[in-house]
Amino acid sequence: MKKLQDILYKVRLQSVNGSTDVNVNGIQIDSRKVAKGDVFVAIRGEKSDGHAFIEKAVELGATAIVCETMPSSFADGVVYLQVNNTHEAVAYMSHNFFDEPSQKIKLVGVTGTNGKTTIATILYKLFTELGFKCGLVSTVQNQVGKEIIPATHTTPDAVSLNALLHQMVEAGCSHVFMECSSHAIHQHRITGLHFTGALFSNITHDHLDYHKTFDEYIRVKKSFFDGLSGDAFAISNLDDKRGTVMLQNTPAKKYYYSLKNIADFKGKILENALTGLQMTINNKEVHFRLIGEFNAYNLLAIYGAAICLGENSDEVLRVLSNLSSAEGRFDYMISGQKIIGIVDYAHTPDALENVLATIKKLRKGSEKVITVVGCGGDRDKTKRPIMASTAAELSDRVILTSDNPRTEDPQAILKDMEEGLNSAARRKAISILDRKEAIKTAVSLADPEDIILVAGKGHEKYQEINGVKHPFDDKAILREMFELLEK
Ligand SMILES: CC(=O)N[C@H]1[C@@H](OP(=O)(O)OP(=O)(O)OC[C@H]2O[C@@H](n3ccc(=O)[nH]c3=O)[C@H](O)[C@@H]2O)O[C@H](CO)[C@@H](O)[C@@H]1O[C@H](C)C(=O)N[C@@H](C)C(=O)N[C@H](CCC(=O)O)C(=O)O
Ligand SMILES: Nc1ncnc2c1ncn2[C@@H]1O[C@H](COP(=O)(O)OP(=O)(O)OP(=O)(O)O)[C@@H](O)[C@H]1O
Ligand SMILES: N[C@H](CCC[C@H](N)C(=O)O)C(=O)O
Ligand SMILES: [Mg+2]
Repeated sequence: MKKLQDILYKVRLQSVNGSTDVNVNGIQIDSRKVAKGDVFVAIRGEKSDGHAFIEKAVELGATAIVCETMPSSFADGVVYLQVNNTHEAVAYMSHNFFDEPSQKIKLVGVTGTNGKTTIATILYKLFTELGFKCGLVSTVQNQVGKEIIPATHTTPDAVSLNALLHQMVEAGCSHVFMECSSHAIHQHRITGLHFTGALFSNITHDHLDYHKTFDEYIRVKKSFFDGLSGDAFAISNLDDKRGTVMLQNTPAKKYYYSLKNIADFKGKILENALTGLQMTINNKEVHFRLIGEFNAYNLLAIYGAAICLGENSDEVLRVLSNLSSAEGRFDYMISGQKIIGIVDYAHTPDALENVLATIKKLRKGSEKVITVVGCGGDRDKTKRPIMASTAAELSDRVILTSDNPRTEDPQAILKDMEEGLNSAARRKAISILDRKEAIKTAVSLADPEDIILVAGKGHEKYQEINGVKHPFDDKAILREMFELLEK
């Protein structure tokens, strides 16, 4: 329990109705979760406006309301605080309520279109192996030391996030590695947190449904670096077109990694094979179990962060060379008939292109590449035709299928994808709506040594249709189809 007046540090109050000398049990942004003694913060969202639920929150026992527009009447015994931006206010209040957890840990944030989960997860594994108790906040799962806490978002809302960081502090974690999605930055989910360091992977086409323009998407990601403190480190990808712009205005100490230019953390690929990457990092030669050029970039970002966090470079490279990637990222298996199956979370045009380019480079001869791919519903529609054409261009056969249709008609999503196919691509492509059937068909089309890529869902264990998550696991289904071949 805390006093309301004690959790308002940094909150820009416009007006107050009532006394802030009251006890607060918890903070809620969803009226349906309000319990007696809570503060309810009204947020204007994409779908609804939290201000419409202020009365409901009061009925459920809220002792304080934080809003952008004061209601026309006030309930007795309830304090009303008006602020300019409730998204920002709830972030500061949550940080204060949970005793400023980010000040008590080394918090490293990772942003970029692709690679966040890979980088954050491997940093978590690396620092755990180096002997530290660590926290992880990621798309796949959150972790407090070895304890796994299911993730609902890539970056949780400010209240849940600060509660989670508090739990990490209580459990004795010294380092926390966290993905910072562009939605989270834009919605102030990470506002008020003190970052020891921040990493940028890359920025390519995604989420234009939400950010509207690519420039706005860049601006949002950059604002994360602009907001760092002077004692933090910021590490960026020099080979990405926006790599330097990202750090242009940051007060943090700047570092760059690169495969192509002179940089603080300079890598060179010596060999890129299915068995892993042989490369040099700052002139030290190491073999890694991760596959593909894009993972060479991820490894450089990870190495850079470890050095900035004060670890010994030989020790870091020794541990890093034994680590595997995050679940569902270039996850591969081989059937009894020697067909190679790869499950990968590529759900953007750039990720798909990188994964397929990597597969092409790994081929020894004329093996066919068969890609199964779909696009998510209620998300950026403009990436659909591009993903279909990329898949067709870089594969011998393509099976377009369903991903998470969410509230959209899956057939309409398929149609959007098909529009990206030119006549040559159409000859390589078939559409099979049922994802399990699509995977089965890919397996039936494959000969020994051929490579099947199942893209888009990676670690996901469900298919979301109309608000219901039906059990679905690309890896399990691919394995099942491989086993059927043996019978
Ligand atoms: C588009 C988006 O980001 N939406 C997020 C946003 O919800 P919203 O603004 O749409 O909320 P809303 O439904 O309009 O409601 C507004 C407010 O009214 C409240 N409310 C609503 C109903 C009610 O009865 N009572 C009530 O109080 C809601 O709790 C909310 O506070 O804020 C919510 C609380 O933080 C999030 O759960 C929600 O994530 C939705 C579920 C989502 O799908 N988000 C995805 C796009 C997302 O965030 N993805 C990124 C990763 C993207 C990447 O790959 O990079 C992530 O970080 O996970
Ligand atoms: N550095 C990289 N550059 C380009 N593509 C990458 C990179 N790292 C991974 N990928 C590709 O992107 C996919 C997603 O990777 P990852 O899950 O690490 O990204 P993410 O940024 O966490 O994604 P999300 O936005 O969904 O959280 C991988 O499965 C791989 O295909
Ligand atoms: N974090 C990503 C996940 C995309 C995964 C893909 N399977 C889909 O459903 O589109 C997003 O919210 O856009
Ligand atoms: Mg992620």
